[in-house]
Amino acid sequence: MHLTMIQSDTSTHGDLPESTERRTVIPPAPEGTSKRQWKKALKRQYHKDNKEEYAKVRKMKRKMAKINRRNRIQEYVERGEEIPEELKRPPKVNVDQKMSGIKIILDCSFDELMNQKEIISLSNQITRAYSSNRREKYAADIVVAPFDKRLKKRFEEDLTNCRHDQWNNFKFLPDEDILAANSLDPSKMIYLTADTDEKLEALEEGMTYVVGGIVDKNRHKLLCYNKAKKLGIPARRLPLDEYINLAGRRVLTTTHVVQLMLKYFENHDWKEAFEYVLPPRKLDKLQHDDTANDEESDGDERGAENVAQDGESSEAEERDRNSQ
Ligand SMILES: C[S@@+](CC[C@H](N)C(=O)[O-])C[C@H]1O[C@@H](n2cnc3c(N)ncnc32)[C@H](O)[C@@H]1O
Repeated sequence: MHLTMIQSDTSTHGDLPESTERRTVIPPAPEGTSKRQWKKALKRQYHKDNKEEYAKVRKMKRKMAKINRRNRIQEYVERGEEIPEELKRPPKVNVDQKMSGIKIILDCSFDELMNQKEIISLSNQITRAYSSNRREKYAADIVVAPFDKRLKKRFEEDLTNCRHDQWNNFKFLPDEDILAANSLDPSKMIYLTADTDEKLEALEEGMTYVVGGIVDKNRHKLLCYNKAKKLGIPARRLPLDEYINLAGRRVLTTTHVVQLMLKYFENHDWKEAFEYVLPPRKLDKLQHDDTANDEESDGDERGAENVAQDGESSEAEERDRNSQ
């Protein structure tokens, strides 16, 4: 697939530096491919072809953000004022971290129910879950399974910097659906879902909690509930309404659910965990906008590429943290 590029006369096109700004002449779509599909395929190809340029821009942005942050901190120091919380950064690795004693399975068997953008969003969420699992006071053994199809391709082709195969306390299991393989004891498992009235009272050591690894803007209602039922695994919802006033839907993102579980172990306190993890717009008592949906905040298509194992924390991570 080849794209013809024409130098653009504008200088405000996207994120690429001026030297690479181009206007695209779209070649005709092959027979049997809709214009929309063809445009999407070309866009993907364009991103692939310009991967290095994008990486340079991201690196530059991170560098600028770092300089800005340092300058702002310096201003506070010079004025002898307290540095605000949002400028402080928690250490990337928590040396005092303890294991929570729970296992979390991210059930990623829903590849065909997501579009490419949602697969990208899911991969970003997984990298954020990994960051939290390194940083928080308590960590869990996390398994991503089945790790195959487009999710695997995304990590192996686009997110090579992440070195996901070397992540601590994080396993990517190929091919098989470990839940369906019956290799686990269902009496020691709970499938988390917003689609049940039965609430989860507490998290317990020795248990395995399954979280749906899917970004679907809740198109597929009851998906995980039905899967749990089929597998004979008890389904439970998080006790959100029992502890907080929530604006919008009760369906949280996969990352937020993982983060909540990790935070819970600090004081076995759901309220504290919800208030720490959920973004303020979800907690706003006055805002009852039914369109407020966590998933919409996960559209950053490039965030995960910045989660290099020992590199700077990504902008997406920073944004995520700052919005919490
Ligand atoms: C974006 S949701 C997926 C929604 C999907 N339609 C489903 O059927 O679950 C991602 C996952 O986070 C977990 N989750 C989200 N909100 C939850 C809640 N309120 N209580 C328990 N688990 C929740 C579930 O495991 C869910 O599958």
